[in-house]
Amino acid sequence: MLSKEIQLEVNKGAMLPLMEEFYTIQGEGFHTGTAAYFIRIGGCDVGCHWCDVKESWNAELHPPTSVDLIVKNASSYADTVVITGGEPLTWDMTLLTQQLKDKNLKVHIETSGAYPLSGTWDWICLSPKKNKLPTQTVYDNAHELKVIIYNKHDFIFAEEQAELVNDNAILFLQPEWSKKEEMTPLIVDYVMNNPKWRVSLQTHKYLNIP
Ligand SMILES: C[S@@+](CC[C@H](N)C(=O)[O-])C[C@H]1O[C@@H](n2cnc3c(N)ncnc32)[C@H](O)[C@@H]1O
Ligand SMILES: Nc1nc2[nH]cc(C(=O)O)c2c(=O)[nH]1
Ligand code: SF4
Ligand SMILES: [Mg+2]
Repeated sequence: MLSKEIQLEVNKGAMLPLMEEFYTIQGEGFHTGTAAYFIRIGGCDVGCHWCDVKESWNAELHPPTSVDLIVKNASSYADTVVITGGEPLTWDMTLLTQQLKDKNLKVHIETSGAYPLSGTWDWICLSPKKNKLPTQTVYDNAHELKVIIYNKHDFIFAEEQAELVNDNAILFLQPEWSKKEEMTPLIVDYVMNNPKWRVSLQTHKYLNIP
């Protein structure tokens, strides 16, 4: 249990359960191949059975860390910071994103959209999940839609989500990692037949980097 004081700071978004921070190459989606500092915030109740960071789910396992300290660490690396998790929109992102922007950093988010949008973002990657659908604010503001393909039904889900996201969002299909041998060829065919979609791969896993 957190002390009352710390719980209040977390509620305000002045402290966040920090799981890890690392400087790497964005592996997925529109900004694939570009250097970025990743900040992974713990806490997620969406429950994707194939999630590749299940250790992030329980926020209590990750120490509440002041936004001041998180920003101080981030500002000495690349000019782009990616906030991920866990599900970052579990928390109020207002203070974190404002302070990162005050340091002239570009601020990106990886989100399932399961909670309403908070914070100021240069790039929003929405990866919707069937078990907890995105909120309208995230559909309206997403810059890219990245749907994970675990089975054939996920192509239908992807088309449904493309109808709901704003018209400017760039559309990606990304194979679920454990099903990539089976699903990647289907994605390739699908994109050739439906060229409004693009292929996204988890390139950092092929490169053996974080
Ligand atoms: C771990 S999630 C954290 C951010 C947020 N909770 C979300 O789901 O967007 C980061 C990205 O990894 C994707 N992802 C997670 N597990 C994956 C897997 N096994 N294969 C492919 N992509 C995966 C998610 O869909 C999301 O786009
Ligand atoms: N290199 C790298 N790129 C990523 N893009 C999204 C990631 C995430 O876990 O949110 C991720 C990640 O974990 N590593
Ligand atoms: S929403 Fe993101 S962090 Fe949460 S379980 Fe799904 S992939 Fe993992
Ligand atoms: Mg990842």
